[in-house]
Amino acid sequence: MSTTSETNRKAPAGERVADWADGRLGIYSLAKANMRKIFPDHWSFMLGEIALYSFIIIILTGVYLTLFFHPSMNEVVYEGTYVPMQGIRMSEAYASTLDISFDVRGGLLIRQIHHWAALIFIAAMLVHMMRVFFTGAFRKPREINWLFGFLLLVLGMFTGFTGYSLPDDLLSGTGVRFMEGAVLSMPIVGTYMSFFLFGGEFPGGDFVSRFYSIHVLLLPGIMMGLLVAHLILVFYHKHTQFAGPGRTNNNVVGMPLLPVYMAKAGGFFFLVFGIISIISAVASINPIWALGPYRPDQVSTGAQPDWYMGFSEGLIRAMPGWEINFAGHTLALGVFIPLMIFPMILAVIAVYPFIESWITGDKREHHILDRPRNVPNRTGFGVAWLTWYVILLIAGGNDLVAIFFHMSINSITWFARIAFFVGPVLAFIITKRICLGLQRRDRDKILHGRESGIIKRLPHGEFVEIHEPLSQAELYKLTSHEQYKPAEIGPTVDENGVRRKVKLKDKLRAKLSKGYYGPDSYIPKPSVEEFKEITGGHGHH
Ligand code: HEM
Ligand code: HEM
Repeated sequence: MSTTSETNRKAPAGERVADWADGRLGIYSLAKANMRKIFPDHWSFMLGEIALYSFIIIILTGVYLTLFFHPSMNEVVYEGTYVPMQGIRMSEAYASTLDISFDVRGGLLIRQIHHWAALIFIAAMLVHMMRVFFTGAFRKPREINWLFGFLLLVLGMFTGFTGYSLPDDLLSGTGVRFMEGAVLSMPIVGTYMSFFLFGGEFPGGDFVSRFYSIHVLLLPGIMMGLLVAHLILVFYHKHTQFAGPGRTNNNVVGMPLLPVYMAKAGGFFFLVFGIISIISAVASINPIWALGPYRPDQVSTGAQPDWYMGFSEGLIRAMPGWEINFAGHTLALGVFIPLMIFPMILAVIAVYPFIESWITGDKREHHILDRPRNVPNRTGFGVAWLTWYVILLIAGGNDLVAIFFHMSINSITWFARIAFFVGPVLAFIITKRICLGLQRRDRDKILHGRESGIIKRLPHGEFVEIHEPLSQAELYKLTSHEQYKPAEIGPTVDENGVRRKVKLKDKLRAKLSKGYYGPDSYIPKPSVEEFKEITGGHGHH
């Protein structure tokens, strides 16, 4: 009978596997809710993906390296295939990194991929962070995710530092010595901290094994947890989108996760992997055999940290070597002050979302992104921060700049000292002006259309340029943003004419808010009347 044959019919294999898994994991409802999740499209949303894929590549290659790397400072005599080092005493860590480079199959390539991926990972994070910053994607409800991201950036920098300290060659040893100097500069606790960290007098016999567990377990473990939380929150909040027709603060317009986004993301992973592999195959990075093993009585004058740590080096190089000697103790301000400024420069950007929402008093949710030009103060602030960062990078590489451009290293150091204070201010002012200029151009475009480049001669001899009207979609894009009003203190006298006491905090906030959203910070959007008057309601001249 038909009913019996229908009950006996076996479901397709895929369905049975899905059924089996659903019965145990309850994934059906999870998948149903998320497989068709919509992601908006924009090239800048790929930056977070580059960070994600390079992190995966780092983990894959890192696991391979752990198979051959010996995190030990026991002394051995090198007997590997790299002839110039044969017979030299060195730590097991260094010897095993030489082995990875010369004797392990594919070892050098994997080392280089690990290192290049680390450089690209942190660069991608920084650019991704700037994308989020300049578009205001950190606003409510994404402030916590901004903080998660920020922690990822800082932990990534330290994971990189502990990583390139592992091979125990002269370069990495010089970097660790630099760090020890910074720790020692801390008043009162510095010496104890250094002894604690290195298990005795520097360099001791422990730091490679300690850095190793921090590098392969502790920091990546925390980062993994943060990353999962970061991505869950991206899912939960839904991705932001740029303004456009049909896009509102209450919807998301884009492609579904499955199959479109997954296919794109999968392909993009291999693209990132491929490009990093090509770079690693052709561009040498950290050739640890060039300088030999680390010896505390030697320093490499050519020592440069990886780029993301360069700004800490810059702080120290730019700072005058001040010292205070008191009762037999030395306070090395030349190192201690930069050590204090280092976290501050990072923290300034970390807490920005909270400062902005306090100044503007804006507690609403935002899912539509800002165009950076429409928020000139924020954009100016971001460029000022970046300028700071770049000036310190230049200061950190002052020797390289001096050699390359045949300049005096003292002039570069003085340039960095002055630019440290002046550069960000100039950057802020210039960026703000550019943003206002772009806003003015947008206003012109709305009212007069786009310049077509076609010059027409009128019957009476006059030449005019034809302006093409913008499409409705473009008009919407250029006008949909809100021009905020500054947060006001409100009336200072109540209905009975009695003066109200205004807190200093509120006064400060009103002042800052006026600076932020006041008349100097935007070019008014054309009103509907203006638009109709100029275009005759048809959108053209
Ligand atoms: C391990 C490092 C990181 C990874 C793998 C990562 C990954 C991602 C991905 C894949 C997205 C969605 C796509 C996109 O908008 O690009 C995203 C969004 C986001 N990320 Fe990250 N991120 C990292 C670090 C950071 C950092 C350093 C920050 C900022 C300090 C940050 C803040 C955010 C925010 C606020 C969003 C939501 C953006 C929106 O909806 O427009 N992330 N992240
Ligand atoms: C954000 C994560 C990470 C970053 C930024 C990072 C970065 C680095 C860097 C720059 C080096 C120096 C490479 C060289 O030129 O020799 C290194 C070494 C190393 N890393 Fe990582 N790494 C990360 C995660 C991991 C993980 C998860 C593992 C293991 C599971 C790992 C295992 C190793 C090992 C064994 C070495 C020493 C071998 C060598 O120097 O070639 N790393 N890491």
